[in-house]
Amino acid sequence: MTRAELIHQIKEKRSFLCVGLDTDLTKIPEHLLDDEDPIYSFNKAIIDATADLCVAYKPNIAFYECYGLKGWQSLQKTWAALPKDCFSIADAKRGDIGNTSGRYAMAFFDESNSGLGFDSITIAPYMGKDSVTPFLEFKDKWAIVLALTSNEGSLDFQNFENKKGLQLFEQVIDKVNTWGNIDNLMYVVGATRGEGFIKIREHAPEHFLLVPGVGAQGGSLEDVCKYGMNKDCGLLVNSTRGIIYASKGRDFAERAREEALKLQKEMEIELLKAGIIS
Ligand SMILES: O=c1ccn([C@@H]2O[C@H](COP(=O)(O)O)[C@@H](O)[C@H]2O)c(=O)[nH]1
Repeated sequence: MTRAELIHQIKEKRSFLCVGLDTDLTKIPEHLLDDEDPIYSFNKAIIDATADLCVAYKPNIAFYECYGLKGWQSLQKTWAALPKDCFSIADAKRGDIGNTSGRYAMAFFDESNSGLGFDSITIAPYMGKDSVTPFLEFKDKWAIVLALTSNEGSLDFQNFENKKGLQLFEQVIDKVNTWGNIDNLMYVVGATRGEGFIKIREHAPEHFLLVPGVGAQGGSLEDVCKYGMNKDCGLLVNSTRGIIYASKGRDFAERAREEALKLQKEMEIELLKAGIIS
């Protein structure tokens, strides 16, 4: 998906919601466990219930690869079931020497080889340029690079300052910006980082940001928009557990829709406030 198409979807759906698909067999409704592929049954119901309210879906690959071959099959079926107007994110946090990163890119981007054709993949940038650039060689595909993450441990390294007073996440963005552009690079910034978005926008004013941490992790959507929104919106805000596990009963898909709708309504207000939609 191109940047223009993504912005168009945000305006059409009046939403910049990304629904996370971290599907855990211990958390899904029991009545699904007898299905042939419970993970897929759950995901399909969540997708059908939320497709008009969100612009992106983000399966976290750990929740699939932990089940081996069956998990990869559930992931493939899930990817194939994603609506074509939604941006797809493989939250895989890959990155290795160039030769290996090239294979990771094939695995997640090249449908003819792997059966998976995600629009984007999350990347850990620690190994540097040759670990990231193989993901940038695919047309209309995106590398979403970790910058300032939502978790507690993020500040173990990400705020280390260099002699010029620049924190590590700022240096990462400055460097990674030289390898790609606003049409193929995004950054991950946690919703829990509040005013941290001000610094992020100093280094990446136009890039889209993938923002996890709203919902179960307690991040504030209002703060994310206040400090992180740009003229094109520039945000994909993810919520996973807060949506997909709203109920463990037979009403799980309806309850997921209700939670997604609440976020979509808040997002619509933010888009109106910013003059991005009218
Ligand atoms: O900084 C980061 C980067 C990735 N994640 C991932 O996003 C979702 C969040 O799920 P919630 O249930 O909404 O908390 C999950 O897949 C994480 O691995 C993140 O949380 N923070």
